[in-house]
Amino acid sequence: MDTTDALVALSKAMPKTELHLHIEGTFEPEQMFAIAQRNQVDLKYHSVDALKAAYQFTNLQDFLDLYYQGMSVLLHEVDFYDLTMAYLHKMHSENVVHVEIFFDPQGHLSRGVAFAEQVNGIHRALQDAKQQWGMTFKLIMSFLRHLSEESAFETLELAKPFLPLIDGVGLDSSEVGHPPEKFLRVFAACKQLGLKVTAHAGEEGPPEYVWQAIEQIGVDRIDHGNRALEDDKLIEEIKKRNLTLTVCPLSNLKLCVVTDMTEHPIKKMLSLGLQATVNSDDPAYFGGYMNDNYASLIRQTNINKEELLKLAKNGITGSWMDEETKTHHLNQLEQLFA
Ligand code: HPA
Ligand SMILES: [Zn+2]
Repeated sequence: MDTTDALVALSKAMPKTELHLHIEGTFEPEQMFAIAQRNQVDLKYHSVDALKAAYQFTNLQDFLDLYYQGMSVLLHEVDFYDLTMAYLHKMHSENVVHVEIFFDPQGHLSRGVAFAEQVNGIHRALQDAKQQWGMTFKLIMSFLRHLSEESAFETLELAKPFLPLIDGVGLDSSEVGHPPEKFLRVFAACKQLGLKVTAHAGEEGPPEYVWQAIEQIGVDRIDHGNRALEDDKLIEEIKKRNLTLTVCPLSNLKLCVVTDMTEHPIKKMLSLGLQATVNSDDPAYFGGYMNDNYASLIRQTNINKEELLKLAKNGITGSWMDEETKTHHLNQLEQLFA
């Protein structure tokens, strides 16, 4: 086996975390059609192949248009359960030991699907995975940034009876034109409630949006963060605050955030001392789950064994799991890489 193949094998075997994953982005076309049929909902595309052929994106908005269409077949608690369970089965088979997943309540509330149907279905699957395999989890409710702050506040009100099931809040959807500062007050309210806070920033939006996420929102983590590399002071600030970046290589490629995987900046992030992690974002749409993201990086950016170990460790230290569990997984990693 040459070194690259050996590293890919190691990346498959190592215990992994997923810190940036939209559950609605795990909707595989086959399952989408099955649930559409079960719910008697019409999809715009008439076959799995026709739908897959549409997965050609030139930017984030191209993808989002399809993503919202796809999720429109989710109506009942069992749909959210089945979607989440299918994803968790895959992650278990890939040695993922801990997941922190986003869901987009407003993407479902707008279609008349109650908050309870969504959160109960997703959470029940997460609990079942924990019971069956010991896979730990956090659940993050994400606000849609193309909607108003008022709508985010309404969503927070609806979420209040379910806060014991929710660990954090995020900010996603169309980035440019919707800076973090638009949601200042609602994030402050979330923090008051004891929720962790993260935000997509610097995927397509400028470094200024990453500054706002850090200084105005006070995020615990940054989702993507690619464009932070354009600003040296910002890089220093992220390091000073020890903030983890949840980087998504195949997503970056599919949404043209990078033009080619050989140009992906994750190696540079590591060399600058940034806490980069590897994540899959919307794997059903972007052509790969956790192991595919690692394999793609290993094969095309020449990351070495030391860098691979650092990425895996960052995924553990940057997660919101308890300290004891972190230590356990870090020890496992050290042993595997020794
Ligand atoms: O990658 C993403 N960026 C912004 N919003 C999203 N919603 C799902 N995936 C994404
Ligand atoms: Zn995302």
